Amino acid sequence: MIELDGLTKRFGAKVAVDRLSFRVRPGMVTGFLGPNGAGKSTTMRMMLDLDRPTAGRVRIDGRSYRDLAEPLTAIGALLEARSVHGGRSAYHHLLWLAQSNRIPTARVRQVLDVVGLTAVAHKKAKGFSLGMAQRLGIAAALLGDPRVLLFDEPVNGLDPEGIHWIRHLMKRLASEGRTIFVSSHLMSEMALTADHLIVIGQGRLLADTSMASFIQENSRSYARVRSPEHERLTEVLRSAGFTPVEAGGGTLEVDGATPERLGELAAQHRITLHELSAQRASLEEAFMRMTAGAVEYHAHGTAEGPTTAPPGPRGPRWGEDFRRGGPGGRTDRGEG
Ligand SMILES: Nc1ncnc2c1ncn2[C@@H]1O[C@H](COP(=O)(O)OP(=O)(O)OP(=O)(O)O)[C@@H](O)[C@H]1O
Repeated sequence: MIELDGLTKRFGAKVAVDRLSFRVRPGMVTGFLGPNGAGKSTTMRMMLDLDRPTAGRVRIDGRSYRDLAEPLTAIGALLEARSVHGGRSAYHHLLWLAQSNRIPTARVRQVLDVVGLTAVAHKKAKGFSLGMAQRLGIAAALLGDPRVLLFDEPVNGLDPEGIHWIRHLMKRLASEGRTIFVSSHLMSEMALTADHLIVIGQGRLLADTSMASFIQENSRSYARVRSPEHERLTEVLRSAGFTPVEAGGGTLEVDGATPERLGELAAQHRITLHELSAQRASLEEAFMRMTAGAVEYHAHGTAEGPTTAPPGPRGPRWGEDFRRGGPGGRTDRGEG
């Protein structure tokens, strides 16, 4: 378990991390999300005592990092994959780390095997691709068989097979009862990997909730329906109080409608349907909607169009709603 209590970091006038309090629990993968500059890396650095908090504290399984005699056996981390001495081989890089934390030498071969680097164990790290460097960083994180693991952008530079491998590795480590805390900008990957999410914006907690609730609470739900009797269906939907929107290819999107209701309406009017499905937005859409007001670096009107969040549910913007709840933000755990 990782516990943050009022964790704050200022760099001069800049508040990078602002009174963060949350718990990262064992037995699941917890994703750490936030727009660029939100304070994710600074938070992770403070968890590892690489940055000193201005205020507040971090506990790793009940202890502060400084009280850990052999830290690699309590918490493993992948922060900067390239922070390896280029002249050292993968084997020797791991060997000195093992010796510095009184970890048996035999463990070096084991972790090289786990990450698939045995064949290049004696090659110098400076010749490694980014993907190989990521794997070496993961080997270092696993070296002390720690109960807590932090991964900052672990799939950076990995090919699809590597991404698949790290996803399953993280899930396996979590199923062994370990605490897994991972940041990534790849939303589709995060959606497949994390069970729980911590979301921050401008250093503050925006959400501490399960993946399913996060998507449900931050996305619009609607139904898609398609019929060869397009005009008649549109009319029936309108007279039932819905506002169908053309979605191309003869498909209609109907906000706030369930497939059950639309199916019954169509049956009542003996309208044939070729498609009827419930739709939910992706994690990416939910994330963009929630953090729309907390993005520090906006691109305006790129070739792909403006980088605003997709149209949201009616009412106040979700990020604003959460921030109005105060620095503790919103939580479904009754804490934070
Ligand atoms: N050593 C430093 N000195 C001054 N400002 C810093 C320092 N480190 C980070 N910051 C600032 O603190 C804020 C948080 O940065 P941080 O790198 O933690 O964000 P992040 O969420 O990890 O961003 P990204 O997703 O882009 O990696 C940013 O505004 C950054 O410019």
